[in-house]
Amino acid sequence: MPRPVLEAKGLAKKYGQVSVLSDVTLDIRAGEVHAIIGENGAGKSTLMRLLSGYVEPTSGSLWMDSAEVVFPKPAMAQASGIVLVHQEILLAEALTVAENLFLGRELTRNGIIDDRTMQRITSSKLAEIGCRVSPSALVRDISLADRQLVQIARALLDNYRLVIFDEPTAVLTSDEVETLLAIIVRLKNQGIAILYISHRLDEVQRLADRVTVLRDGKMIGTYPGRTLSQMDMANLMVGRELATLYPKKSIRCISEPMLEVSGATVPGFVSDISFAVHKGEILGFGGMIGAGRTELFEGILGLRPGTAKLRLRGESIHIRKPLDAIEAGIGYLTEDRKGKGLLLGEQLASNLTLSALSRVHPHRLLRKSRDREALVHAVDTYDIRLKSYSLQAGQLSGGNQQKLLLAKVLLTNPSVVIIDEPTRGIDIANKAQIYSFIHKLVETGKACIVISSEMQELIGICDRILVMREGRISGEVTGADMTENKIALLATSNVSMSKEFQGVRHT
Ligand SMILES: Nc1ncnc2c1ncn2[C@@H]1O[C@H](COP(=O)(O)OP(=O)(O)OP(=O)(O)O)[C@@H](O)[C@H]1O
Repeated sequence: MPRPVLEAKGLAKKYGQVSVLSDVTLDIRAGEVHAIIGENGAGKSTLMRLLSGYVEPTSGSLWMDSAEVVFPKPAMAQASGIVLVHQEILLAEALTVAENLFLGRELTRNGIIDDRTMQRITSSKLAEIGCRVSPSALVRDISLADRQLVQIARALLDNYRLVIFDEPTAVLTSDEVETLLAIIVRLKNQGIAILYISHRLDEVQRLADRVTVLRDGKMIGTYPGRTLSQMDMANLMVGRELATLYPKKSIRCISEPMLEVSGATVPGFVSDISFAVHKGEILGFGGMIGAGRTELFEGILGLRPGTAKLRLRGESIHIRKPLDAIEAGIGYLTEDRKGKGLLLGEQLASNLTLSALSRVHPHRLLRKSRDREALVHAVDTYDIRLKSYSLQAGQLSGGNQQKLLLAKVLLTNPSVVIIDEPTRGIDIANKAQIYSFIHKLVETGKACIVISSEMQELIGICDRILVMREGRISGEVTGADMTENKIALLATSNVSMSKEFQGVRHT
C-alpha cells in the first residue's frame, strides 16, 4: 500500500459555537486520487482549507511522514508540498496571465524582473494543460474557464506532493475537462497525491481510487472508488434513496411570445441574433463555453455594450442598464455568482432584497425586520442550508450561494427568468430541487431561458434548445431531436443554418 502523504486525525472546525466539521480522520496516499463528496454545505471546502493552511482546526491534528505538522498559513503548507487549487478564482484581474502565474515569486535576472523567461514558462505550462490564452493577456479580458486553467497552471508551477482540487471542472467545457482529467491521471502516475472535490459524480467515478463521504460536517466513511456506482455515492451523500433528477415533462400550453429579441448584436461576441421565448416555455441555450451565450444576454440586459430590439408581451421595451431589465420584469441570474451576483462581504438578508427594495420595503420605508422575514422565507422555500441567519454571503457554501442568488432574482417577481448555468456547483439532490423550481415558474405562466454547458441538463428540462456557435445561432432542436449528438454537432461543426433557425419560433 502506498504511504500516506498527509493524515488528518479527528479534525474539527467550529465558527463560534457552530460546528461545521467534526471528527474527520483520513489519509491521502502518494499516487492516488482521493475524492471528497457531499451535499452543498457538507464541509468539503472547509476540510480542504484546513488541510492547506487557509483555516486552522479547532481540534484534531495533521501528520506528514509520521510527524505532526501545523500550517498556520498557506505558505507553510506549500513549503511542505501541499497546494490548494481554489474553487473561486483568485487571480489579480489587472495583471497579465504570466504576471499572475509568478505573482509573489517573480523570476529575476541580474536583479531585474525577467519577463521574457516568465512569459516563455507560462506559455509552455498553459500549453501543457490545453489553455490557449496569451501569457500577455490581462486576466480581466479572459473567460472564466481560462481563468480557472491559469489558476491550475499556477498551482502546477512547483513540484508539490499533494495537489488539492476544489471543483476544478465547474467552469470548464467538456474538452477542457478531458484535458484536466488527463493531467490529474498524469500527476497521480508521477506519484503525486490528489485530493479531489467535485459534484460531478461521473468524474469521481472515473478518477477516484478512494472516496470519502461527508454529510452535514460529519464523516460517513471512506470507500474504494471502484465499488461505488454514482447512485450509491448520491445516496450516501444525502442519506436516503434519491428520486429521479429531472421533473416529468408535462405537455404545457406554450402560446404567445413573452419576450422577443431581434437583431441582437454584442460587438466582438454576437452578431444579429433573433429569437423568442413564450409564456410557459423553458428555452435552452446550448453551445460551447465561448460561443457567446453569456455575452448575448449581458448585451441584451445592459450589462455590456450591445444593441437589440426587444418586445415584452408584444410591447417595445428599452433596456440601457440592468435596473431597466428588473423594472421591465426580466430577472437574470448570472453565471458569475461571486463576481457579479452577490456582495460577498454583505449580510445574507441585504443581498437577498437588493434588487427588490421597493417590493420588500413599500413606501421607501427601510425596515430590517422585512429583510429578515424575506430571508427566512427564502431559506425555507429554496432549502438554503445555513448555520446562522447573520452570516455574510461569502460565508455560505458555494451551492447555497447559488440558491440565495436564485431567491434574490425571483424576489423581483419577473415574468421572464434568464438563468446562466443554474446548477454550477450544486449537488445532485439540490439540482433536482432547482429543476423543479424552474418547472414551477413556467407553470405559473412565466417564461424561462436556461443557458447551460451541461447538455443533459438542457435536454432534461427544456422544451426547446437553441444552439450557439461563434456568436450566432447554429440551430434549434426540439422533442425527440434533443439529443447530445445533435446539440454537440450544432455546437461544434459548421452546419449551415436554415432560415427557420433564425430563432424566432412561429406559432
Ligand atoms: N467563515 C465562516 N463562518 C461561519 N460559517 C462558515 C464559514 N465558512 C463556512 N461556513 C459554513 O460551513 C459550512 C460548510 O461550508 P463548506 O463551504 O465547507 O461546504 P461545501 O461542502 O464545500 O459546500 P458546497 O458544495 O456548496 O461548496 C456551511 O454551512 C457554511 O455556511
